Amino acid sequence: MLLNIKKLYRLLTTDQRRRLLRLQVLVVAMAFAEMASIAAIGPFMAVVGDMSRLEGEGILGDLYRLHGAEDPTTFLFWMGLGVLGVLAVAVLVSILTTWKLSLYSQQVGAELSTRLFKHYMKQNWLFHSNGSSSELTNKIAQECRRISDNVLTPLMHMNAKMVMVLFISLAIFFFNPWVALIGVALFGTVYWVLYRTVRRKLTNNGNVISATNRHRFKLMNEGFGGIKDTLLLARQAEFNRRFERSSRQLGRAKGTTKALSQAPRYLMEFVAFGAVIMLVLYLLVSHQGNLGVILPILSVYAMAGFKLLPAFQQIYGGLATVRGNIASFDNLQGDLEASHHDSDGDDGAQPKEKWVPRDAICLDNITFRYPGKAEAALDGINLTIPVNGVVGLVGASGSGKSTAIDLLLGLIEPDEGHLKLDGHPVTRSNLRTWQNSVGFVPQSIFLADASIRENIAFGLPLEKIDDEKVRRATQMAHLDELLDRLPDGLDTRVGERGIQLSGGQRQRIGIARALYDDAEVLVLDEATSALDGITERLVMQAIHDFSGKKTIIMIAHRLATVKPCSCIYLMDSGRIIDSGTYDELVENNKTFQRMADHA
Ligand SMILES: Nc1ncnc2c1ncn2[C@@H]1O[C@H](COP(=O)(O)OP(=O)(O)OP(=O)(O)O)[C@@H](O)[C@H]1O
Repeated sequence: MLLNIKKLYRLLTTDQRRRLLRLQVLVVAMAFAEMASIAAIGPFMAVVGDMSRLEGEGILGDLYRLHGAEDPTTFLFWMGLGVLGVLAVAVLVSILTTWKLSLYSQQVGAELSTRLFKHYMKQNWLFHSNGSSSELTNKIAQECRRISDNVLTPLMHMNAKMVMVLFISLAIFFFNPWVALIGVALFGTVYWVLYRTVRRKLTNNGNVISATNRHRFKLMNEGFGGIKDTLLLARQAEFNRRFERSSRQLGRAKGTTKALSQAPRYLMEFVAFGAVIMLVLYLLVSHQGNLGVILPILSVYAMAGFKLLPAFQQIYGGLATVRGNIASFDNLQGDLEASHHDSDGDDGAQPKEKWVPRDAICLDNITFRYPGKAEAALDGINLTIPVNGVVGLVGASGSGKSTAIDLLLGLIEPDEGHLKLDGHPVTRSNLRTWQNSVGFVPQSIFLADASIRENIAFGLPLEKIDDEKVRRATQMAHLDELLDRLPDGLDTRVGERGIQLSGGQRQRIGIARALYDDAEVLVLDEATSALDGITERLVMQAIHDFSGKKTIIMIAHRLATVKPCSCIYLMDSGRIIDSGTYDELVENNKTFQRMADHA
């Protein structure tokens, strides 16, 4: 656990470390204030127990004479007020320190989740296509909160309480070394034994919490994401059962961890009472029952105990909570370390200019393998797309069409060969400018739970949306008719995943989105495969309207869709096996003929 805490510290930014260091000043101030409040009670109780002390030598007597009070009771009254003043200052310093500590841990937690979010947003398409979005959501939402609430917050408070325990114990040590040693040894040992006993259980609970959280997020994602299938296949009971089981395990693990961190308090109160009784008896015997001597000593110990006991409990509780939740850090450590090395600079610093090809877009002898796969998804393909032409990409399922498109879009990098525009290779440094001229319409359009306007200008806040661009995009995508029928027009909200819209309407919103930035090159990945004949014709009409004005590359299963293309490339097992117009391919290529026969 210590190792993990060290690693967590190393992940803090320089500013976070500096803030932590500054907090230590407050922590020490709090320990001093608490110590002063304990020390202040002693002289006061000494005078209460024996007023004649004011007449004698020593600081109290000097103060009494200096004060010039008429009688000892008035002096005692002022002394009481003074003690209260010291206590009030101690309380204020403690409130301030606790507040700052809580604020710090929550802010660091929030910064860690922002850092993770940015890190995942920065990852390439391969990372996202091979991972699970519910896993990422769980890490950012749940695991980061566990780190801030159940690791950082208890650590910060433990840190403060440990310094306080140390200072108060030292003070008592100078007052009476035996009482200090016995007290610290007694409470320290009992808490340590308790902690050692429950340690393994806490670690297990931590792992159970991580696993069940992950599982619950996955089930929510699958259940709601595939709600249509869930309803039709009547799988609700199955989802409910699995969710319930995970929730029950989560509840039990969280509850046990909380109970294990809090329950010993009552046992410790019992031990503390026992210790106080033993102390009273010891003092009575050693001072022959002289209350005047016993009272101030007892009140100092009582006050110290009053401060120390909750501090011990908080250190133990903190330790137990951290132990029960450090698994969340194990879960995030790799990603947090990677995000630590991310540069913050590229936020919003993307080039705005476009690299519009004038002549042709080429995939030049490209080979690509997905990580961990021996077989090449693209095996030395050559493909030329003339500017303002309409090119189709066809082939059996798994032949590499989507991979070729991802490469064209710059979402993945080739292992060999180049993507070239007018003969110039696209590299990491100029990729953004190429992507600025491309619009992509995927097979299934993701619709955010927002207005049609926001969905067309995807990802932009309302104030940054250019209404003129939206209007032009809706016109080109033949969305006007739909918008005229909707009472709120562009402001109509579409549900999550756009369930209130038909497939064709969704597809046209997707096309409008691709056109919002006036893309010169349009890439469509089976954009019409899910549509009925009439809707498909409408969508295709919208697309073919751009013929001669924009470069269009489309993947299609239905050969009718690619019939008007000036060139069709036929793919098989990651290779381009033929190309030509529809008629040429029907005439010359047997595979294409078979595909046309089955179309
Ligand atoms: N993210 C991925 N990780 C690993 N392998 C992948 C990944 N995506 C695709 N593949 C593999 O690469 C090959 C080509 O897949 P691709 O999706 O490009 O084919 P496709 O022609 O578009 O198929 P379909 O028409 O079914 O969409 C397939 O063997 C597939 O299993």
